[in-house]
Amino acid sequence: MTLLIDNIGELSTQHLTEEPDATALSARGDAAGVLRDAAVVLEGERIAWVGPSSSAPAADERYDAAGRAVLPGWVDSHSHLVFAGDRTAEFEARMAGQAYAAGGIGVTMGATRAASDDELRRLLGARVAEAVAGGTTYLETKTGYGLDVENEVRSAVLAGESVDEVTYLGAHLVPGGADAEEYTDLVCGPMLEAVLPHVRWADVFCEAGAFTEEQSRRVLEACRAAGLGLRVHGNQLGPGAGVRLAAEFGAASVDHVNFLDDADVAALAATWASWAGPGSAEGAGTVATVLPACDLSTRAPLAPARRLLDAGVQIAIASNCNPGTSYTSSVGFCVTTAVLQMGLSVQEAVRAATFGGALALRRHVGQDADGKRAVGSIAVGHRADLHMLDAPSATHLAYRPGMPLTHAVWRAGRRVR
Ligand SMILES: N=CN[C@@H](CCC(=O)O)C(=O)O
Ligand SMILES: [Zn+2]
Repeated sequence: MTLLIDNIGELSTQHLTEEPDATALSARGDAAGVLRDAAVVLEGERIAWVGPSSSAPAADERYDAAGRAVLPGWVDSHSHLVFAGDRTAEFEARMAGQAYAAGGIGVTMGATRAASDDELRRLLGARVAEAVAGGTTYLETKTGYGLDVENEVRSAVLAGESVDEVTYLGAHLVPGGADAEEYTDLVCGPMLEAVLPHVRWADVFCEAGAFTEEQSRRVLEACRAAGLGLRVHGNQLGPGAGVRLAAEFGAASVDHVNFLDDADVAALAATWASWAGPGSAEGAGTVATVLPACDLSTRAPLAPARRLLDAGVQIAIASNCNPGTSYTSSVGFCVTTAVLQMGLSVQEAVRAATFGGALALRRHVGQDADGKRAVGSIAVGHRADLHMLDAPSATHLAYRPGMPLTHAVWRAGRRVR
């Protein structure tokens, strides 16, 4: 089955490669990777054709975009969707002036452990549906509210039923009453071994009140030795070792990055020095993932996205949807905030929330070892993940903040909204 979507007013492909066709396409656009009066053909789960509407091939079915804008679906590279319970009271206290602290994770751990599999599955499914309704088509989520072997494995298995990428975050918090060193041994040993078949990534919350630099290093070493890709929660609550560790370990991403000094920015920039560019699987460095909704919800200084980009660091924008610091899966809201408050252009923010997320998950190029298609950009052979706006251009995301602009969504070629 093929589907032609034509009369696209603005197609933001986020795709710039050395392929002759793609180069010609972007040359016809008026900004990097942007085409006017464009069309796309979907064939099953893949994109089969991209080009001017006037020369689009015939297809089994046709959808008239009527001048609307189309972007790649959002790639949400950082979320914590497997949880039960509620932290409204903590949020209210924060809005009354209390600072965020890692300890709140323990409240969610208790509620999550107490929930049945079916209840967690239902909650997770509802959260994924909300995200997709807002244009998200590729999702990472983390464990990290189980914090014992049984519940970390359960979280990973449930996550794998609903999202595209699963990250092991046993190192989220030392559970109340546990000894930090002994718990770190568990995270690096039996817990890792049990969760390993169900995850692709490992993450560590390297921060005061969570895991020290030394403990984080142990977690990263053990998880790397086990063959997992690495991610780090770093420099969220204050200056610290997270960014440095992420760069040293070749992590795919370091997330939050609110408190950076010049050496942190330089360390991240250095990881990109030998990257061959967007079409290349080799040499990608550590993506700095900014989480604008979290920054607002914790009243933290906004992550320096502009400074990072200007220094040559690849950035991603993600929702960080979780009950403590960012209870929203709206990547659109994050993009809007990044434009209005972080000094990014619309195209920079859209790129960070699509191609940038894919880069942070190492899914920016296709046909990985495990056979997955590229996501986060619109090009032949990539996964057919499209987000159509009820607006003529992506600029409306920032120009009309808070408006429900998602008109239609295709996820792996299937219309899901
Ligand atoms: N900072 C660490 N983890 C989450 C918050 C988890 C929570 O408070 O429940 C985050 O990314 O913000
Ligand atoms: Zn997080």
